[in-house]
Amino acid sequence: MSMDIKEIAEQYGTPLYVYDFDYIEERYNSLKDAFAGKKSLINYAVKANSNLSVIAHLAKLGAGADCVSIGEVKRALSAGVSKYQIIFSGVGKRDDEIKAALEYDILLINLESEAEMKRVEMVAKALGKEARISIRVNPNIDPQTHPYISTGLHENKFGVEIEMAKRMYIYAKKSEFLNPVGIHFHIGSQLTKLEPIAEACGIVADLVRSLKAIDIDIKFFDVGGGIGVVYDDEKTISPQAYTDAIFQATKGLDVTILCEPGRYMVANAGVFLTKVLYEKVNEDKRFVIVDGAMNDLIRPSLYNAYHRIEAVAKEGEKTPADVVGPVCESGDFFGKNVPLPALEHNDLIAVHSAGAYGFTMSSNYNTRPKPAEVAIQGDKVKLIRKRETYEDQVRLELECMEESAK
Ligand SMILES: Cc1ncc(COP(=O)(O)O)c(C=O)c1O
Ligand SMILES: N[C@@H](CCCC[NH3+])C(=O)O
Repeated sequence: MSMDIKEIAEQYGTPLYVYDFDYIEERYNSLKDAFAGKKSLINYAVKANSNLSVIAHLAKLGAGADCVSIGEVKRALSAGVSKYQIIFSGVGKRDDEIKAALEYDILLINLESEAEMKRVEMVAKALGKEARISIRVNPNIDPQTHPYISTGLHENKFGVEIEMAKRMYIYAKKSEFLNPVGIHFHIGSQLTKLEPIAEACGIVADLVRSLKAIDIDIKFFDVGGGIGVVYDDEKTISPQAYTDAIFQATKGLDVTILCEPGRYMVANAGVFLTKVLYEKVNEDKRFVIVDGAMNDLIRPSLYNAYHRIEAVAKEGEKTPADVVGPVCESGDFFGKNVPLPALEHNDLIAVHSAGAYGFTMSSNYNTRPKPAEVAIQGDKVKLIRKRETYEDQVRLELECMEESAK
């Protein structure tokens, strides 16, 4: 790299997201290699990091896209993902989104309820098209992850039970406007144990076999996303162990395996850079107040998620500090009791593993502009999203205010 992290922070300002594109490429290739010799498609889960340059980088490597809104579908298309490598999931698709997905002719619309199936059929009929669909099965398996990011239990809103899925396939097979070609499950995110995935694969593969027996031929077997990454010192799933479990469960089935990794591709490619504004001590509590905040990276506040935090190029004896932002919430923190050396105004702090669900979950709370995003590739450093301005934030309100004041 031609510039070090401090120079990047100087040039582009803070708070700032920096992504290592070479690392993303390595991650993509490691998973692709683990699928070697099998029909497979890696559909990057765009929600993890939907910057157009990130999607385009993965698309160039051959990745497809897993999308959960028509906005994400549009991002994937503008970033160069082939329409036949795009799938559209989500529990609540609107008619206009279904219509657009059908008009774009993407690979699959993934259904999450019987009511939604009827809606897709109706929209397809109105367009005189046949919708290629898959059905998201909820295998009722505990993925052993954070309850907010667990999705494969019946108590979660996602997918349909096995018996309902069967009924839906039978209905879809008879419909002139539905073509049931895929099956899907996704039991949760940040999965560090293989067993729940292997078990879900087995349950869903059995369903595929029983559908085949009634002449419903599933071509796409989608195992969702969820591969966990190392934030701290967790042991997680290796790509080969992951694909071996999938191959084992789907033995004898002539299917293309789809998977939808998000976090796996980008979490550890990203670092969030923020500068120290002030230090203060209340009673015995040390606070390091930085220029980034929960609106930029909400995972610690929302899930109490751990992100490794370090002071860049700063030595000295370390004492525990809460690293907090300027937002008006006690929940506005990046880390608690983080061992940090003595710090001064403008010292740089790096919050690691911030490439997934960082920028995409950011907001303008407290009228804070969204941070800029930068990519490092080989010896190049490039700006991939400009820092938002105050004008960007009020653009959609200003005219309305002036109009309504008349
Ligand atoms: C349907 C679906 N696919 C893929 C993903 C991506 O998950 P992850 O980032 O854990 O790989 C998610 C998010 O959990 C999801 O809901
Ligand atoms: N946004 C969550 C994960 C949810 C995954 C989307 N289904 C996170 O930051 O960990």
